[in-house]
Amino acid sequence: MKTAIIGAGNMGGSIARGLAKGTIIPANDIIVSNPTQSKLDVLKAEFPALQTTRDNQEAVTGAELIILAVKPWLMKSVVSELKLKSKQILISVAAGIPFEELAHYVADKEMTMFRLIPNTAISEMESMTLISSRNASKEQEQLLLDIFNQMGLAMLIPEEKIAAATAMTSCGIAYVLKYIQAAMQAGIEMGIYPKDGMRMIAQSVKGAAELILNNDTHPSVEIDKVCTPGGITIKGINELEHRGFSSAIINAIKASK
Ligand SMILES: NC(=O)C1=CN([C@@H]2O[C@H](COP(=O)(O)OP(=O)(O)OC[C@H]3O[C@@H](n4cnc5c(N)ncnc54)[C@H](OP(=O)(O)O)[C@@H]3O)[C@@H](O)[C@H]2O)C=CC1
Ligand SMILES: O=C(O)[C@@H]1CCC=N1
Repeated sequence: MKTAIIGAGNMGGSIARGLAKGTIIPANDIIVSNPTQSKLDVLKAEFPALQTTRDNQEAVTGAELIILAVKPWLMKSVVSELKLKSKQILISVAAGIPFEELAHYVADKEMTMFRLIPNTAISEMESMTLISSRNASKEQEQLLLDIFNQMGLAMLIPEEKIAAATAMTSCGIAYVLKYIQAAMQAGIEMGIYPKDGMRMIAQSVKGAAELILNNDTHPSVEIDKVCTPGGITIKGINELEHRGFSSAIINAIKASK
């Protein structure tokens, strides 16, 4: 299945790498387009079978899937310049650009489109990827789920929920990293070297995520298991609540929507 990726930045580059590592689309069926040649050279050095170009039209000609991974404010000019065929499938990674707006940029307003919101962990094949569809068949939706489940966990959701879910996942990964950074600062004050602290905390965060993802459980249940009555964890948990931790997270996610 010929696939074009327009934009080889954080998202486009990582999606290209993930696709090339996956089993659904052979690497030599993938073509990546980007203005800066050096980004293409890096990709080509890692995956020699990938095709690269600086010409967006060359990339999309003959492609079945077209993944648009440029900044939101470039989407209009980039898409409008492409000569697209009705049967091609357009996949936009741009946060905040609804289908209604994308449809204005293409000749066939009824063409199949997807909105795709990964997070930066896609480079580690550990993305939470949100997918919304418009004029897509069940088979096309399943294809997208199969492709992006190989790069972490993919979920199909209605477009009206995508902004909220983006705040929780694509923005949310930065909040989790903020927790890691803050916990490292506490460790440094208590004499733990940053490089050691970073690994300790990252593994703790990974462990917390695995508990939730691998078991039919709930954060409250897992927190209860850690908090010994009269013990030390509950002192920290209560301090977090006195300082408005839950409230800060709720407000941050709502602010990012
Ligand atoms: N970063 C994130 O966590 C997430 C980002 N997104 C969305 O992904 C999209 C891309 O973001 P991100 O990857 O972070 O941004 P980057 O700036 O890292 O990548 C954008 C890429 O687009 C390239 N580009 C610029 N102009 C053109 C053009 N005319 N034709 C082809 N390529 C072009 C840039 O190339 P050059 O540098 O050579 O100019 C750059 O490599 C955005 O729309 C964003 O909303 C969605 C979810 C999460
Ligand atoms: O901050 C942003 O706008 C992008 C979209 C989601 C994550 N990063």
